Amino acid sequence: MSSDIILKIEKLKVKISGKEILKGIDLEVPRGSIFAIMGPSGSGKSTLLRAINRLWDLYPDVEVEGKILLEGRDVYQMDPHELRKMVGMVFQRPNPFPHMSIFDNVAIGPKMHKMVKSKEELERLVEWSLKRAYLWDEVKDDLKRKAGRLSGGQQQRLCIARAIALKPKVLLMDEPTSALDVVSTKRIEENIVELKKEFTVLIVTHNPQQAARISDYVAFIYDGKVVEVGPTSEIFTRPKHELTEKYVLGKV
Ligand SMILES: Nc1ncnc2c1ncn2[C@@H]1O[C@H](COP(=O)(O)OP(=O)(O)OP(=O)(O)O)[C@@H](O)[C@H]1O
Repeated sequence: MSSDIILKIEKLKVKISGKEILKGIDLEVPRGSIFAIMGPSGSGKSTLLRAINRLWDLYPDVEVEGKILLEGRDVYQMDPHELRKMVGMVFQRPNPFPHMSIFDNVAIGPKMHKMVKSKEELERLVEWSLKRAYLWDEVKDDLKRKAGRLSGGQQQRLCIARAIALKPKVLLMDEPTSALDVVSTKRIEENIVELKKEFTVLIVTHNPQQAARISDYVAFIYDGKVVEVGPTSEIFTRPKHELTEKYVLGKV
């Protein structure tokens, strides 16, 4: 496998209660890119993201078939604890631990994974993460404040800080701005673009404009299949499939 491909998905099928939701997905995600997965509601975008970090493991009625290789390693053969560290996830709705402090929300992961040896190292890592999530300036004077008291946009940036504190190989984002207003959305989009200097970002969006604004590559998913995948500029200016063209123009 080319070392420039950090994540490779082969013939991925997911069945939920016997119904095939993903019908054979093949994708290659280049390292250091923002890779958008776009498609209409119900096309299987979230199902795909959840298969990558094995969130379906605990659902007895969900079957996952095919291969997902992260840095060449089959994620389904990995220790789940190790996988949690390698793959960060940010969900649609901000989900910080509301009763924990801002500091502890970010610190808990590195502590659990024994990433730091001293209090000072932990403080540096928390600061580093909050700066990368563009939240540091707003919270640095009161890191003991409860996370639940932050605004929605701040909470989502805290969730980004919490995810990147583990220095994951890949950051999965499932419609991270869909619950936010325009200003918060813009901030988070700018943040995601900055993050690709250090991380590979796989972002699900049902908003083609968002994919066009921030991604380098895009896969258009429809009814559990990849209709088209390629550099974002090509998909938006010269789509090969009629369905992609319709979707990009907002007609699907
Ligand atoms: N836990 C579940 N149990 C049963 N069906 C599910 C479950 N999760 C997803 N599905 C079904 O799988 C299909 C794909 O859903 P998924 O959430 O992956 O789509 P999506 O493209 O992310 O949509 P949206 O943009 O609306 O979030 C839908 O038909 C949905 O009803």
